[in-house]
Amino acid sequence: MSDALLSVNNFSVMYDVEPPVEAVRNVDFTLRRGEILGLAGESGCGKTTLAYGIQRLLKAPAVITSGSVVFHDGSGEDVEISQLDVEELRRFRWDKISMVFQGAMNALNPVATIGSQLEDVYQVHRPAMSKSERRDAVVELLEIVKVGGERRRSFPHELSGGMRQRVMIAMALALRPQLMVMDEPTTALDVLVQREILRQISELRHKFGFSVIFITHDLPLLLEISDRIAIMREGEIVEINTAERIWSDPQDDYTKKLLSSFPRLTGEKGLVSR
Ligand SMILES: Nc1ncnc2c1ncn2[C@@H]1O[C@H](COP(=O)(O)OP(=O)(O)OP(=O)(O)O)[C@@H](O)[C@H]1O
Repeated sequence: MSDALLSVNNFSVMYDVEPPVEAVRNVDFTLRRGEILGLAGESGCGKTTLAYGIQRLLKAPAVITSGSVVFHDGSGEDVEISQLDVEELRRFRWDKISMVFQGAMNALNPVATIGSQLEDVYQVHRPAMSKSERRDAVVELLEIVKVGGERRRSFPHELSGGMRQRVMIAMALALRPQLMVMDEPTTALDVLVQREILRQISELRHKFGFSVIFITHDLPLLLEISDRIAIMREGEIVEINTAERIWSDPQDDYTKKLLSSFPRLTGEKGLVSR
């Protein structure tokens, strides 16, 4: 099996507005199997556009103007994502790639138990599963993310923000995707809860072998959790390297500037172990 999970080549996205915005410009990178790749850069540099673009989640006025995104499936098949039709893409997004959105924990349905919301994922995407199989799978998922299976009967408002975010991670894990894209998944949480969830994401990807693209403004956080970091500026990746090298030996002037804008980076690195 190849070491690469995703190959992104010469990928560009424009917002067709007046004047046009070249949000992502000629981006190249390879995501390895099982790695956490952090995407860092100032607000508006194109992180979200890139992450959505590779999954073809963008809507007009966004236009993909160049490039290819190839998913090297665990089965050995290479899939050019742009070649998938609407239905194939919908299945692909849940089965192979899942996404945890910014503020996702507020997207849970307030009048349905979290167990029933997780079961819905199986009902739609694994219609052959029986009711008891679905329930067992949900209990297992809730155990995996350390919410606890007994919480399946809880409603979202009965859980803390951190717990709700874990439920969203459970949902993203439900079909055992090979790639999880996380857009500011812990921003709304307090620092301790955030750390605990990050530690868990790191453990889970070792356990299940999925890769993660992790987007945040918070470079110190990325340095802790990522294997490699891509630094974006004005739509381009200006530097991509291991978290250690980005931290100890940044090459690009912009990376240096970004690092110096976080005073806490001058101290010890944090405690999340990769
Ligand atoms: N629907 C849109 N129409 C026009 N321009 C857009 C649209 N969405 C985003 N942009 C522009 O594209 C550029 C990249 O935006 P994007 O949201 O991808 O950046 P980002 O790095 O994810 O920012 P943030 O960290 O604030 O989410 C920005 O200049 C933004 O203003």
